[in-house]
Amino acid sequence: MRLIDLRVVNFRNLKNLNLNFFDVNIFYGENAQGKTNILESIYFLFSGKSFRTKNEREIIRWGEESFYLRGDVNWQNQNLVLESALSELEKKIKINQKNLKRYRDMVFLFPIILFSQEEIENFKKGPSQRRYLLNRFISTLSYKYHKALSEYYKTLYQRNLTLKSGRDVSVWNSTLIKLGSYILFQRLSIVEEIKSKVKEVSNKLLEKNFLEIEYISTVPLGDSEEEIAKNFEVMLKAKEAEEKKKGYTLVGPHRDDIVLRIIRDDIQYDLRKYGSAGEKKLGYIIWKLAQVEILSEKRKEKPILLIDDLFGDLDEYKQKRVWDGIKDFQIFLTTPIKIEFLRDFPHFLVKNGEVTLNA
Ligand SMILES: Nc1ncnc2c1ncn2[C@@H]1O[C@H](COP(=O)(O)OP(=O)(O)OP(=O)(O)O)[C@@H](O)[C@H]1O
Repeated sequence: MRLIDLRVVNFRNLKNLNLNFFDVNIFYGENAQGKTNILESIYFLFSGKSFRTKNEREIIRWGEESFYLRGDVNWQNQNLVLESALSELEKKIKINQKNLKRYRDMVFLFPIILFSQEEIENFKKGPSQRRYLLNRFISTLSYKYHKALSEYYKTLYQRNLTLKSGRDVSVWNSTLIKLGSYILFQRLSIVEEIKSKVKEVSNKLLEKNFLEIEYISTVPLGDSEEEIAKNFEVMLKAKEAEEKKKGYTLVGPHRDDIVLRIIRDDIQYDLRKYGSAGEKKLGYIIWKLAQVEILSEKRKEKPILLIDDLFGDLDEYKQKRVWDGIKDFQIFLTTPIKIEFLRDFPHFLVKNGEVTLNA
């Protein structure tokens, strides 16, 4: 997949931009000039949402009534025109001038991988954010997973309502177990793949294994979906009385977590609790690079990488190693200062929402 050009109108501090892109696109400039806003606009164009806010109206340029994005995209050997517009009243997403109703499905159509400070913060926050990041990644790999997840959450919502009302929930159990065990099994197999890619990437980058990943489940796990389903049923029974008291569902993939551990001298430490700022960034980058590799192997479409101000935090040796792992993708990278070894690639200077090429 390739983004050929982008028109941006009234998106945050970006008033009116027309940009033509290359394989590598570096946006540099002082703080608060609009570099991340450009990545956010590209992310919105491909996913129909922001990675920074759920309140999408805050994206509309202050004092304006709407924003508009348009991009020419090369996708599965055809040219597509993607458009997004948001006003106080409505949101419209179009592909080749046809309205897209289920824009939530865009995550499956257009593979983009975001590396951002916000994601690192989200990873530190809590299990729900970590589950969200894992779910988002698996959804880009599998439409079936994406659908199952949305069905699971609908069932969960109904089951919780029933629990709160004190009525019998058994009517929801078989659907919850069926969808939940599918989700769990998919998560486990992808986490296994991420683990082995993480080992490869760590060894390439640091000549040693740096990161361990563990999926922590409220349902005892098993080697097959059927086994997980059985365990899920047993757990629901065991928690029946407590669930009635609490009024919500206590077991299932919606309560699980994922833990990243760094390995120092053969001992594992929880990255969130004991990692230095540099180790957290490196751990995050390795975790993402593993996903980039899995996504490119599994999908026909090469993902686009959006990298927000993460490069500068690594020493030059690691920057170059990371670069080797990503240089074959179309890249949009922001940095406050020019990175010496990338000086020959196109640079866009971002100043007060205006963008100048090779300034
Ligand atoms: N709806 C909006 N309308 C106009 N300006 C906005 C809006 N939302 C945010 N901004 C402005 O956009 C600017 C931030 O841009 P952005 O986050 O892209 O900065 P940046 O260049 O990535 O900076 P940094 O290097 O600090 O991350 C800020 O000045 C902010 O006030």
